Amino acid sequence: MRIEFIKMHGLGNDFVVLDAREKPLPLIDAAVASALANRHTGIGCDQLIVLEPSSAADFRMRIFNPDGSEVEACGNATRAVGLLHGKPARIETLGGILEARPADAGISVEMGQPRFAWEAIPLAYAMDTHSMPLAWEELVNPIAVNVGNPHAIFFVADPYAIDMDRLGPLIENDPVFPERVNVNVAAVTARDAITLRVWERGAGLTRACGTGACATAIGAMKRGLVDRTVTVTLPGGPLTIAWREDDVIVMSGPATESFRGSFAADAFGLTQAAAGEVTA
Ligand SMILES: N[C@@H](CCC[C@H](N)C(=O)O)C(=O)O
Repeated sequence: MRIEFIKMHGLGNDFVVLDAREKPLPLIDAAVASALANRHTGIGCDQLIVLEPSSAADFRMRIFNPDGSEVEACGNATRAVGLLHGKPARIETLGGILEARPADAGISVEMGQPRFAWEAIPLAYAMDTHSMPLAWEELVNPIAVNVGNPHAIFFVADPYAIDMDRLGPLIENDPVFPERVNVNVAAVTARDAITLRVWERGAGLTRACGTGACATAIGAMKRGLVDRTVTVTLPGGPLTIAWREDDVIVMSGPATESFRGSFAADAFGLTQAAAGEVTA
């Protein structure tokens, strides 16, 4: 049995998309997700995205990091599946229901409302999330924001001077973040401009992170560093983030379909045991 996939990206943050909205797929678990995401022995991607039917929205989007962890939100992938859907869509995720629609800048997504309470990030114990009293070498006093998934944002002079390969995993896996954390290092360059790099939970350094751009923009707005609409420039390119008066974050930016292909299901331990029964 062969399974079709669509390779997509948002500013170079790349995805393998499996579309099971019309036809069920064999069970996708952590091991399968990790194998498919492997850039040497699999197809290769920053996140595996599985689309399924939903009783609460137009469809459900499941998000897997290359380490196999299934997570709540993926901003760039939400734009990608919005492009795939081709019309306005309500998308169910573990982080809530999001709305994606075609826009002048590509795809615009309502990413929900940010959360700031220590329990909502989450943190392991009570703490001021506006300026956490913690430091990891030169990275100090982050602001913590949950935008469906957890982010720690450090404002620095030059994000490209930070050794993210060393400090990223140290912070990602610190016990103060019981569900781990996405690590953002950002410089505010104007009232409407931020430069950002992201070490992603379960994925490492990526060329772009949509939820990172949202969390960083909100963090900068909360600290009074930028206005309520800002361009966040990542290594892969820019995203526009607005924080609406109703507290909803709106992210706008490009999404791209790279190519389509298929793979042999049993090459990744996926077999269709019998009609309707699946094993992985
Ligand atoms: N690249 C995504 C974020 C994917 C999930 C993240 N690594 C997490 O574990 O929370 C984005 O564009 O937001």
